Amino acid sequence: MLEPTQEVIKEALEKLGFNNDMFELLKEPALLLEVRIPVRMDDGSYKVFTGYRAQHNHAAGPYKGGIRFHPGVNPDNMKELAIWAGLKCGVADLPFGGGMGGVTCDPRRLSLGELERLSRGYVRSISQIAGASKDIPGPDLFTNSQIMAWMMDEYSKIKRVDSSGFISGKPLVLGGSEGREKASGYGIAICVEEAARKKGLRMKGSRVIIQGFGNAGSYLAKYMHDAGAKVVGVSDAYGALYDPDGLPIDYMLNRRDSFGTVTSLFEGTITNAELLEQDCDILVPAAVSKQITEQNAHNIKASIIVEAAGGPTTLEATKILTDRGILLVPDVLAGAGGIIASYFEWVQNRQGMYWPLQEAEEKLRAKMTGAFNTIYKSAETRRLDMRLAAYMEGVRKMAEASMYRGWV
Ligand SMILES: NC(=O)c1ccc[n+]([C@@H]2O[C@H](COP(=O)([O-])OP(=O)(O)OC[C@H]3O[C@@H](n4cnc5c(N)ncnc54)[C@H](O)[C@@H]3O)[C@@H](O)[C@H]2O)c1
Repeated sequence: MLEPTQEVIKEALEKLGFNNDMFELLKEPALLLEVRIPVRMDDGSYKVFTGYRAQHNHAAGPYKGGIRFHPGVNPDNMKELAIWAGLKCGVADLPFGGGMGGVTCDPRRLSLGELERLSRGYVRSISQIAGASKDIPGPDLFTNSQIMAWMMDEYSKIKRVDSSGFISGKPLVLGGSEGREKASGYGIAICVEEAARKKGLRMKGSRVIIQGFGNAGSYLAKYMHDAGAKVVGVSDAYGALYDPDGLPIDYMLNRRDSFGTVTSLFEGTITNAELLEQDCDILVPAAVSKQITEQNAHNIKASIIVEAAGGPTTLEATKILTDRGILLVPDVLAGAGGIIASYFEWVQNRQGMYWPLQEAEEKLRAKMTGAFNTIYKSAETRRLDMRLAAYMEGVRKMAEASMYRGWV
């Protein structure tokens, strides 16, 4: 599962002039902790959950990355997500290394009390390796600000000290940052705008297809709609909708369910595979991995693809798309908004001074556009695709820091 990511890391390190020892150091996380978490269930029985924390490389600063509560959490995806978090930190020039944690569970089947006990149990299990100067977790799939609050409280009890800087994504009254919840989606939207600008496309009237209508996809659909773009295609896990005249986004936003299901509201759906090949200017895969492959890459009509989901395009497809002149903004860049906002929260916790929403958004926009333009320019100058250029930026700092420390 790690192979495609490792392949690009290897190429990026070679292009930067590092030898194979550096690749050996960075190709896997430095640590993968697996823990067993006993939780008392509401009926009095006990259930033991399995949790993880992966830490990639901390040469440039403490680890930073989300906590996911999901049935699909396993050691392999924890490792991959920790590496991606590290790459995002490098891309955005943050003083962090990558981390990722999670518990294999279905939080939709847990009561609030069970969820709280699981959250606190997870923190007790990883508390030795976490902390504001060691490893700073944050929210991810199926975790939210309430879960972050329980975790921060548990950590504070264990350490007997105020620990707001231990975790990000907290409620505002506990040291959260303005704009944190929308930051991931906002970061993707900024990348769409920047990519459109490079291609000479105006947002107004541009035709956009978004695969997935969950948190990421629906936020983006609203943002694009408000910016005057025409959202012509949208999908969920059950099918897809396409209308060249534009879809009724406000209606869909009001009626989608909490899992991002929206196609059940309409008749005449098409498949997800068909949607990806429909006519449009901008395609945003915002659902699951491996959607654009060598099978369909030749048939994509968009001139811009922005990877909102993690790993939606295979490496073979990336090559085909690049050869066809399609601008592909990679996931480690487009998905960096959340980790940047988490960094801002950590900075404010350390300073004890909090920024208003406008300031937080301006700082996020500056970081995202800066990262986008650095990588775009590097790709152009070196004649690389943006994925390789982003990986070069992503590994540069951790590799240099590891070298200065004398690790390899
Ligand atoms: N939530 C965010 O702000 C955010 C930010 C950046 C990146 N992402 C990434 O975007 C992706 C989606 O995240 P989310 O938070 O929106 O998830 P979500 O669970 O809220 O929504 C997922 C959406 O994808 C659809 N979907 C599920 N399986 C599908 C399939 N096989 N084919 C097509 N559609 C399918 C679902 O029906 C739903 O509409 C993930 O890869 C995530 O890591 C999310």
